Amino acid sequence: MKPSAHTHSDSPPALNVRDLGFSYSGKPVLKDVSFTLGAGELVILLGANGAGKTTLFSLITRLYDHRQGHIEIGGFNLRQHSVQAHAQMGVVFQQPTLDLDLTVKQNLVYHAALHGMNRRVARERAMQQISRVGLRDSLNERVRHLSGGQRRRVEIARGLLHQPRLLLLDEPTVGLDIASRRALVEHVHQLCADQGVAVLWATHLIDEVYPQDRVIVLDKGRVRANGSVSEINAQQATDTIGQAFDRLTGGEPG
Ligand SMILES: Nc1ncnc2c1ncn2[C@@H]1O[C@H](COP(=O)(O)OP(=O)(O)OP(=O)(O)O)[C@@H](O)[C@H]1O
Repeated sequence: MKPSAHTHSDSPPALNVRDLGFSYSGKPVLKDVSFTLGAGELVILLGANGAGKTTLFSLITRLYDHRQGHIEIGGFNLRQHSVQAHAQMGVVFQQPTLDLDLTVKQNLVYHAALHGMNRRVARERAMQQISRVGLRDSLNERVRHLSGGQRRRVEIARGLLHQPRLLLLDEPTVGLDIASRRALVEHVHQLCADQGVAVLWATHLIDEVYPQDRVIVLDKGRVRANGSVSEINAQQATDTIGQAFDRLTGGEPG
């Protein structure tokens, strides 16, 4: 099964979400959510606690099934072609999922095996990705001995092993100190530019937004704004994305 567009110059969006709705036991938490992420684009999904970010990620990762709306990853419809769609996607969940008693390398190679890579390819890719996140010297360290920021980098390296077009990051800086947070934000922007992977970064922290970023503001399950920082500021007649966020949502992001 091929994606809907075939040539490199005409590649399908990394992620296409259309009219998505979701309720928990009759309580609606996502309403008519639509947006697109182009190939290699970084988008910040900005919303306060409870806005619906994790629920949206749960639908994209198919932890929950969506009944209303459509999701396409790299041109593959998630409902009809879930295996192909998920092969295009890497995820870093809000809660860390590394095995603390295994080494960095063991964690990566184990994950690669789950994606069907042979050992040689798995080792090569593990080395490549771990070098990119600046942790080559820690390959044989047990994860337990790494800092929080280093563990997050290992998770990002792991999410990229199978060379996805799309990386989902759900509040990846939770629990990190200010310096590690800044380094991670910087790293992911660089990764997007260098590797051409599209990134959807969910956060409630305004200071993780760079002036050149595209931002989707999610509030009470609805998309309130979708555009560059300057476009959103112009629409809201504000000077900063923080002020625009307050205007759009009537409150602090947390
Ligand atoms: N399993 C669940 N059952 C019922 N309601 C839920 C469940 N998970 C989340 N909710 C509710 O759905 C809404 C959206 O929650 P969600 O976790 O998606 O938001 P979020 O933006 O990711 O927030 P946070 O940053 O706190 O994780 C909230 O009102 C939350 O209370």
